[in-house]
Amino acid sequence: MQTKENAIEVRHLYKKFKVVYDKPQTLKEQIISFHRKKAEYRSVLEDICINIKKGETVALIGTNGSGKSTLLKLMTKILYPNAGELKTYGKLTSLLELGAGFHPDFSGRENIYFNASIFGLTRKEIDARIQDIIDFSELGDFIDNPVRTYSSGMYMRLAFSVAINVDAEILLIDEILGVGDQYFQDKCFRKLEELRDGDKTVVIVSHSLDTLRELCNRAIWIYKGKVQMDGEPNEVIDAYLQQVILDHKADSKNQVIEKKDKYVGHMVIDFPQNGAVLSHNEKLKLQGWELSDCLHARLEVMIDRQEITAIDRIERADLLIIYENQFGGYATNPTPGFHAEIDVADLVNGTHHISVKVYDENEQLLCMEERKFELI
Ligand SMILES: Nc1ncnc2c1ncn2[C@@H]1O[C@H](COP(=O)(O)OP(=O)(O)OP(=O)(O)O)[C@@H](O)[C@H]1O
Repeated sequence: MQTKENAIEVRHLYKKFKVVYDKPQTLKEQIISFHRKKAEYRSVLEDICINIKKGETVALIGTNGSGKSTLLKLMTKILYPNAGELKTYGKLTSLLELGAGFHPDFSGRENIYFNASIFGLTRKEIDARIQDIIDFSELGDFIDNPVRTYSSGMYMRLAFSVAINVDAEILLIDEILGVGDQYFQDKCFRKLEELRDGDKTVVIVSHSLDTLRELCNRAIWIYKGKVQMDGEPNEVIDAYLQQVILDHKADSKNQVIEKKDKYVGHMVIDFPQNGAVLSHNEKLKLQGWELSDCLHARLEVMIDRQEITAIDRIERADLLIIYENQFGGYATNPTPGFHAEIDVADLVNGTHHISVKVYDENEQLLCMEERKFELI
């Protein structure tokens, strides 16, 4: 049922794409492909339900391949859903693929007429505003050159200028905020702010999250084909970023489990300091930590040639936070710290060596540190 203020209504929308395999080259591949079941489909959007009200400026966010552009294309009717309904109310224009809709051999000026007339503007109406469009695009004399000679930035400037001048009530924009030079980006941003503050409905797909925080009054996060969150942009973007970190960790971990053969590690002995002096009736306190991207790393502590096995492992939440970027999901060891109180009563007076080494699961040395101490 149409609600009067809705500009876009998406009801139980499903979209899937056929998975295309390379053509079989060899007889073996032909036989395998012959036996393959019917065409396979990949589901991109599942049961999407969204109402976008007139006048809203909405960000669509999500990781690469999450279906944001697909949803915009469905709104534009470049694509059609496999199930569900999508309705738009009002004149709609979209900036999707750069320069789509431009004829490469026509000049910029001819393309303005061509494009604007598609949006229902009469020749007279276009005449009245063509100078505004050209001025906004800043193409100057280039406006009379064929658009095939334009750079991608010039294409974008022309496309944006046309799109904001065809009296559309709904503007769909895909990743335009990152194209073109900074000056033009700022200009687009200010224009979009104007549109937001007017009564236009704008839907923007972008990875420029800070811009979206400033520009939009609503954000919708698409995750694994579904609407994961819909609401105030800062809240939605923060939750999205949190999930990106978690997913990155899980990916990294899988990579380690699956096929990693070269590891990196880091290890620090906090104390004793080099040259520490102690007597026979004292215990030698050893403390430090090690982190690596190897799931089954082994710590080895030696005093001279004697291995010390009574080592306590301790939690170091601070390290997992500090080294998150470096080790991401690899640093799965919840107890990267180590601690021991070592009896030195049986050692002779003089200089002794402590060495701490970390080995990966292939017994390759990942990192090591050494200390000397004096026993008196
Ligand atoms: N015409 C198509 N045929 C087959 N698969 C497609 C088609 N269009 C998109 N896809 C697939 O659908 C998924 C979603 O693509 P889409 O471009 O909508 O993602 P996106 O969220 O916009 O990603 P990005 O942030 O990288 O632009 C991707 O896996 C993509 O490969």
